[in-house]
Amino acid sequence: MEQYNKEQKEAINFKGKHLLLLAGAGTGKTKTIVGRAAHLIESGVLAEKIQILTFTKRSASEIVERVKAVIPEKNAQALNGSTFHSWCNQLITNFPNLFGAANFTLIDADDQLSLMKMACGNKNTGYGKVRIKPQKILDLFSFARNTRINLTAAIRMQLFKGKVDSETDEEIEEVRPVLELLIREYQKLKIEQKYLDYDDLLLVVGNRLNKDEEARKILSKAYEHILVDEMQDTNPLQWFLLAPFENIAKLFCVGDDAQSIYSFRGADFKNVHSFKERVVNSEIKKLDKNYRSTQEILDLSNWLLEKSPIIYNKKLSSHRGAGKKPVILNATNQFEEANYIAEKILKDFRDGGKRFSDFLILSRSQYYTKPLQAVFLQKKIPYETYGGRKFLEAAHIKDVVAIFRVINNPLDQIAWMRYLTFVHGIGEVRASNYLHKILSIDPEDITGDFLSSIIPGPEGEKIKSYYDAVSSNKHNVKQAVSKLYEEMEFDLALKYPKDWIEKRKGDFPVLEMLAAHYSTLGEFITEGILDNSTGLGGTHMLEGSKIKTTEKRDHVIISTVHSAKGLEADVCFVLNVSPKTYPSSYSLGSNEEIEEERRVLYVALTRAKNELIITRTTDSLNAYHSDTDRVDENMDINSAYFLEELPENLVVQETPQGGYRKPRDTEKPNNIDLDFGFDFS
Ligand SMILES: Nc1ncnc2c1ncn2[C@@H]1O[C@H](COP(=O)(O)OP(=O)(O)OP(=O)(O)O)[C@@H](O)[C@H]1O
Repeated sequence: MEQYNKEQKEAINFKGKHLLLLAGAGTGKTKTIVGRAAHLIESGVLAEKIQILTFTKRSASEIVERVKAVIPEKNAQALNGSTFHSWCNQLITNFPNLFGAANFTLIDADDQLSLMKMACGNKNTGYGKVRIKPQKILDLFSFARNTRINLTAAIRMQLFKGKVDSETDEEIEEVRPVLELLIREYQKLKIEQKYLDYDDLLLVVGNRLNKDEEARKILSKAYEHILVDEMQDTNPLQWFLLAPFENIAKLFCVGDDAQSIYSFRGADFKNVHSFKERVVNSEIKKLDKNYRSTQEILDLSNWLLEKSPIIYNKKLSSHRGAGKKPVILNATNQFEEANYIAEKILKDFRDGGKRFSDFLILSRSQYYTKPLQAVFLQKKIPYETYGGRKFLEAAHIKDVVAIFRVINNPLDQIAWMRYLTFVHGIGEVRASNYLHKILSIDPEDITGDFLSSIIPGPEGEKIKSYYDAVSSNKHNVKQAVSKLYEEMEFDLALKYPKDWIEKRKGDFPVLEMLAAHYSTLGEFITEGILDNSTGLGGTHMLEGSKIKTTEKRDHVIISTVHSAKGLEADVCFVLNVSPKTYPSSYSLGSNEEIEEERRVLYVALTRAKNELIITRTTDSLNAYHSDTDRVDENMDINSAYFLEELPENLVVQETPQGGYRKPRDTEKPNNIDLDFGFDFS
């Protein structure tokens, strides 16, 4: 039976229209969302009319599973939890006429880049005049769409660091028309080939709902309650999407301004502060007791936030009371750090009655954790990784998915090129010639036979066999994957000789498992692309509400801080809290960036329930302290290291060998006592 305190109960039973629950880390925001959904269903709201929106599919499915655990299965069966993107994708699929995007293919970041490169290669756009990397143009476009600012403002912020002066104005006026042409060209290519990028998903739905009364009417029948987690990280585009729901449903949002860590995607934590002004008929409630961590962990977290020039008004106090002081581990290098962590985990597992899942390891980047993963493999500590590259973005998976894509959308030129050039012997030029022929006929007439008729020899036979494997199993996606894999296996092994057996081959049973949950090719391609990830170290982890793992393995989680939102664990290691990492040396451009970095660290620290171990390398500390360049006219920014002024009493310092203190020595040096060590007689 779930326990709720008075404030949580008030939120759960909220009778008004819209609510924002603004509360600190570990105060039970997520728990309250679970309680709210369960309460609504118990009071007669149909589960399918409740939409839960979260930042990762993992947390969406966790919330849904928790609701199902307290409500009779049949009543909660249709409860839907998803990310904003995945929700929009479902809406587009479920209402093909309303949104007019049936048969569109969702493209990922790599494909977007290919398309933007094509746009830049087009002579009419005058790309040569600007010399801005295609990826940068995409980032700028996406930033502008997510923050809903105009092109001039986006150029100013992204390319000129927000500078306002006449020289900058002139330069902006020079690049703006070229960027406009390039973005228009990119958009045109997308429309011609029936592609949607990630931002389009939200825009297609948001535009329709904001402009079209009938669309709002239709969706008002489909939804009564929208429950949003991590509201502090929603950006203006997501607000734009939610705005029409103010009138057709009730919004129940939870958030913590001190945990906002997505400004690079256009989120602005100050948004939650204006909730009441923006959302008519809304109220704000607060929760202030932390149920997760012991007071010592909160003291350190509170201290970090108090050092910020931003006033968060958030001093967390622990419902659970006192516990152990956080530890700072000063290691000489990464392997020492990794071995210390592995040994502690093994010891606690052996002697302390802990499970592997009681440990959470947090890092700024997945890359930094490679030595740790190596040590875990060697010592046979099971682990999963969260964050990093997505499953369907791996090259070998994309090779296979390309064939699904062309069958789902024959205008998908990026996928055609990947498919054709996959076959040994077909280069880009030959592939473009074939593509030209393919696109010149009615898409309905494209078949395996047609392909082998235009592509001579064994290459054509291969292309046909791949095509037929999928097209003859269109209605059984799992079977299509296994048949196609049978056909492609040999060539895949040839293409990736280095790590085929050890790494890539093992992904195909997972792909089949994933495919089994989708009834159409289109759904498989888009849903799968949105948010699935794989575990390193030979184990696989698929995030996603569609995947049900019957067997829950006991493993340590190694996560990036950004993917650790909402997670908690008995023992947390926060890696490499060293100078130049917190804040990251890439983020020293402005105080806003530094403050976002502070919140990243704050999120990491507040994941721990009982033990918090912060690691750092002594080399980086020494370098920091001997670096006199740091003290320059921009003192404020360059001298930032979050733990620089950490009060001694908040933590215990350790080295991997034991205590941090120097070994005890005599007060005064003795005279050296040297003798020959043998007898001269
Ligand atoms: N009333 C309560 N009684 C007992 N435990 C509670 C209560 N409320 C919350 N908890 C526990 O506190 C922990 C934190 O809760 P939850 O994850 O919901 O917080 P949160 O506010 O979403 O945290 P964060 O924003 O830091 O991710 C969980 O282990 C939860 O079970």
